[in-house]
Amino acid sequence: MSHIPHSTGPYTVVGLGEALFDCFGERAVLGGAPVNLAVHANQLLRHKNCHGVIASAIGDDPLGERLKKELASRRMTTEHLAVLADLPTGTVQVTVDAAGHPEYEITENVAWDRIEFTDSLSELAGKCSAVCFGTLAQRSPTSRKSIQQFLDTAKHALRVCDTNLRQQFYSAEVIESSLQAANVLKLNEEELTVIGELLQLESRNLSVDEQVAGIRERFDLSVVALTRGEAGTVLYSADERVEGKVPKYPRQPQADSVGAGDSCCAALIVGLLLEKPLAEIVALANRVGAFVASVQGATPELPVEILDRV
Ligand SMILES: Nc1ncnc2c1ncn2[C@@H]1O[C@H](COP(=O)(O)OP(=O)(O)O)[C@@H](O)[C@H]1O
Ligand SMILES: O=C(O)C(=O)C[C@H](O)[C@H](O)COP(=O)(O)O
Repeated sequence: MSHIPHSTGPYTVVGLGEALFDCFGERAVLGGAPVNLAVHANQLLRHKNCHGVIASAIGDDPLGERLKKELASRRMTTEHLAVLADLPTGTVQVTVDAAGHPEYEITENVAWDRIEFTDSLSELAGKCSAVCFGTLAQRSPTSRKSIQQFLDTAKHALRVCDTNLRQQFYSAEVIESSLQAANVLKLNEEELTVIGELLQLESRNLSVDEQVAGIRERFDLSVVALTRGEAGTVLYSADERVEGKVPKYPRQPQADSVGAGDSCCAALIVGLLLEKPLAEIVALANRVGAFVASVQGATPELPVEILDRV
């Protein structure tokens, strides 16, 4: 595939952006798309000399302490989590409908709104194999600038934009610059429509496949992943369109689909780094996403049955 950098490992997969807790009423669980992504990449590549790393900022508070402990308990480094004295650790109120679909209310002015592009982040950008970022953490000018500097420095790496459009925290400008900086894109069908409208792409009478092809060509993307909940993921490259069967996992009580998209994106990154064929990558992405959607929370331990497929 054009533009997908060849690498033999070791692999460092960076989740860049928001680190937070998803709050279901009083119950707070580890979250933030970049955290979920890094945790899943770390699990999936556990035998391949790989590290999932989160680059973000937290507050000097009990939630920040807990976030560090949770990452450490998964044997992940916390060295790229800046601790800020004057802003709290991020939180999101999540409400889940009867089908397990989440709605998010994201707290403003929190630590991840002030991610600085430090020397240590610059060094990480220079050596990482892949970085995944979205639009949410770019809602503040400071974090937006740092994310863009990171991407400029990580020109050799797989640069994956997981769109994650949330509330009012995105704009045509941020979407445009993010897609320009990326070589891989992940989005869902709703986001496809919004992006088409905001970037004024021609979509009248176009099929979903044609709309995706339009975005892929305009931004010279190697791969686009379209996620479709239980209908599964479709991967598009210049010469392939690949989808697969979506496995069924028994839905646990209190299951929610929070994190399904991030875990699916982690599988995509892992598959691309290991240079697997797209058909194998989509099968893994569907399996991981379906499993995460069948349980509560975004970062469950993945079963060995899945890990052994990597
Ligand atoms: N209910 C489900 N049953 C089976 N697979 C699912 C389900 N929800 C999600 N998945 C899998 O996870 C992927 C990502 O989920 P989705 O909710 O579409 O993510 P997002 O909207 O965050 O991108 C889907 O494309 C699919 O492969
Ligand atoms: O960071 C954000 O954007 C959040 O709102 C916090 C959530 O933990 C993730 O967004 C879940 O992401 P999905 O995998 O798309 O369900």
